[in-house]
Amino acid sequence: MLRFAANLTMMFNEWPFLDRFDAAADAGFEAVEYLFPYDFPPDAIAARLERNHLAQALFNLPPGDWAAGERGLAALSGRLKEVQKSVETGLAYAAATGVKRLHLMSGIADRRDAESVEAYRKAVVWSAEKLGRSGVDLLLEPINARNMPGYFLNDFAFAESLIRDLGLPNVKLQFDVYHRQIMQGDVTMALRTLMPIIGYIQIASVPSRHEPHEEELNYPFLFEEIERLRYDGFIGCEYVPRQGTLEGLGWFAPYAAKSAHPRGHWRAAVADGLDPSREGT
Ligand SMILES: O=C(O)[C@@H](O)C(=O)CO
Ligand SMILES: [Mg+2]
Repeated sequence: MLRFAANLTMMFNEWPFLDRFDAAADAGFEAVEYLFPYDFPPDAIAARLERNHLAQALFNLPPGDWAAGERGLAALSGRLKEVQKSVETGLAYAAATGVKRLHLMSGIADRRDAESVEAYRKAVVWSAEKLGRSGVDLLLEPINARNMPGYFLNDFAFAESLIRDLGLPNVKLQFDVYHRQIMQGDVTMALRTLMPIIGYIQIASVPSRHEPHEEELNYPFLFEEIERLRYDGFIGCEYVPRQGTLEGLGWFAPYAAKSAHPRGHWRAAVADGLDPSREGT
């Protein structure tokens, strides 16, 4: 069965960040992802997850100085100590949220530069080893150059050969269907070939990065394929709603877990004029 995680960086922006957890659960999501949790204390995030019975599917390790244009540090030679510090920070949030996979961003660097390739490899190996001791997977995500010009990890073939070559059991591919379609296409065949090393899948329409039922990709077909390939993780909904988050959730209705959700049940009971405390909720 397919299970979806709402991306709280892009979706539910009608609410302040912490309230997005409540809104996502009320809409029937069982899990959430976002880029970064670091502006909020780990406990505050853990409390929102817990009260909404949400799983934390994924977030990124700290990426360096985002406001100054940094997009990760892993491939930047001379920055390994900062990568190591970022992994420590990520682990503190992982302990609080229970997340089992963290994305290490490579940074803006030239993949033709041997020093950058070496720095990246070292950062991946060190981070994987460290996260592995806590049972956490390290994810590597190829990102297209239109969204992130100059990004080091902008090729699925490079990511695949590195992951296979390292052979570390907790280093996995973050397969963002949106990036794959823009960069290299052939999404179905790529899913089939890469499924053994895929640790996480994300979706959006192409080219506008809106709800998945729009534009050039046939997501009902891809969802069937993902199920057929026995992917059992969450699928991250990393899209910018075209008009409003709730208005755009028609595509998600068949997958929403609203009726099984305790807070959703509580709210439904209140709306029906029942006493929710007598409902055992
Ligand atoms: O696809 C993306 O943009 C994200 O998954 C990410 O982690 C970097 O922005
Ligand atoms: Mg992504």
